[in-house]
Amino acid sequence: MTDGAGNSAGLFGSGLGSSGRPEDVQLLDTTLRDGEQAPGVSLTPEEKARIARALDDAGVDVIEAGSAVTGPGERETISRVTDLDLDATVTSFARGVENDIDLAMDCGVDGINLVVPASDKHIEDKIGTTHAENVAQTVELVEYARDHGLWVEVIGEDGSRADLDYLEELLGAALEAGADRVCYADTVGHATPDRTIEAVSRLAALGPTSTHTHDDLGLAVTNVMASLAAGADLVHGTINGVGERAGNVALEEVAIALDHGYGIETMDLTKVYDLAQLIASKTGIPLAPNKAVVGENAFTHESGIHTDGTLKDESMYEPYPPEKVGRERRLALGKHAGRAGVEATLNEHGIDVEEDELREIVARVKEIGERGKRVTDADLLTIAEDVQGRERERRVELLDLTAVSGSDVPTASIRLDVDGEVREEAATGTGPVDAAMQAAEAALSHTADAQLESYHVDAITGGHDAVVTVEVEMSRGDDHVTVTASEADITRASIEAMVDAMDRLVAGEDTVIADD
Ligand SMILES: CC(=O)SCCNC(=O)CCNC(=O)[C@H](O)C(C)(C)COP(=O)(O)OP(=O)(O)OC[C@H]1O[C@@H](n2cnc3c(N)ncnc32)[C@H](O)[C@@H]1OP(=O)(O)O
Repeated sequence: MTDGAGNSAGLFGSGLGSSGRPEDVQLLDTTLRDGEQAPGVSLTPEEKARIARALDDAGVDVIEAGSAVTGPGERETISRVTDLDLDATVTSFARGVENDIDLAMDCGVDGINLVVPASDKHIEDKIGTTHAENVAQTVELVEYARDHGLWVEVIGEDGSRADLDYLEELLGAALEAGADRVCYADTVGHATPDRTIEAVSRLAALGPTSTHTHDDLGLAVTNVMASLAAGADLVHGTINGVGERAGNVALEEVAIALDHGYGIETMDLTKVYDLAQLIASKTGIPLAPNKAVVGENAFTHESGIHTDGTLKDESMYEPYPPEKVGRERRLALGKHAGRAGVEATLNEHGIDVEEDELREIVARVKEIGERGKRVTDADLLTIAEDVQGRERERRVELLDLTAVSGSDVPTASIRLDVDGEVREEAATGTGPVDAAMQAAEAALSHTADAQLESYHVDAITGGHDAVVTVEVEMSRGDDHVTVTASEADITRASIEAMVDAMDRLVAGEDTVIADD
């Protein structure tokens, strides 16, 4: 059976959604626990609460809010999440220690992810116990947690390297003791899909089974799919795949793979891009541009053949439409550009060109691209003006800029020429760039209603005297424009780019930019 686009509905010869395999897959998000274990990441209570609410809005089934045993700060944070009264089940990580369960309960959680050692290494060398004692202790703790009304998932830590007979004995005992479910954990991201199928199918025969995978071999998503094919029905993961070492499986990748490949709905996919950006900004771990689903380039087409094909049929070079995951398609220009893409971009800016002009513009775009530079809208428009012999009539020009930062509040003042009228404004901000941006926005008047969509800084040369390039993307209504400016002074480069973008956005309009 195929999905109409050639994907087989069977997975690893078995088949998700076929008899005996789960059609209803649940997601457990551990961004706030395993994700926060990524080196250097520490989320404030406010941040965790905001993330938890966003995860809940997106329809995640279980939120592991942290490890209560970590300390009082973490407990306050978990309590903030439990106070939100979310639809999702909220849990805390707990070691195989009664006190960890007590501390989790103090935070008001609905349940615990009870982690007990499963491999010889973890039982003997880490905990220093025996296999039999470990089973007995696990049973005791499950009974204790269940007696206190908790939802209990027992995770066999390092399960992928455990003896599978023992893993079955340990987690089977946990289920018999009343655990709601057990979890196969590929704690160090070591397993192959074959190993995963072997282990998970044995556990799934015992009772409800979750899967927890890491990406050390780049197999995290594959191993989730293998787990589901083997009978698991709940997936642990984190947004953007943040987590220990190479990270956990990225939940948004699992969600789209299940939806696209197997028609299995898990979370509200239209929310994943906002979630991804929230997590990137709060963890300080940026998204790789080529990251699946949420990377900047995931729906951007630069090469001529792809751009041309996309303009003829939007699905030509995309597996699924960007809107499905809350995104928009973008066409970019560079070394690989072709006529179709360049003409479409010019048309977007209201510019029509003759065939010979287009040929010349494409050649110049490629020239800039070959120098390894991104070709912005402003570059393209400047080339087009030159090729068509048009004079650019500027409506907005930077006359003067002063920015002061030091021990006091950063302040900036700006003088602009707007439609022949000199406007002066001053503002304060979190830093000199912010202050200058605020002053420029005020001078351009808020009625101009332009939005700063993105702002990137690159140091072209190394060292403290580096020239920086600032790239901004601004929008006004449906119009978008990208502009770069390079200067030794980052504040000046930022303002030049912003003012230039604004000028491009209002070019050709009759309306006056009102002074409010
Ligand atoms: C698979 C995972 O992601 S594991 C989750 C990792 N998360 C964390 O570590 C949460 C943050 N950790 C912490 O705040 C601290 O490590 C604490 C509070 C848990 C413990 O701190 P300390 O008492 O100082 O112990 P320390 O961190 O040095 O060592 C960990 C202890 O936990 C024990 N432990 C580890 N895993 C387990 C387990 N599954 N069940 C029971 N005990 C465990 C270790 O044996 C060790 O105990 P020991 O000191 O008696 O040998």
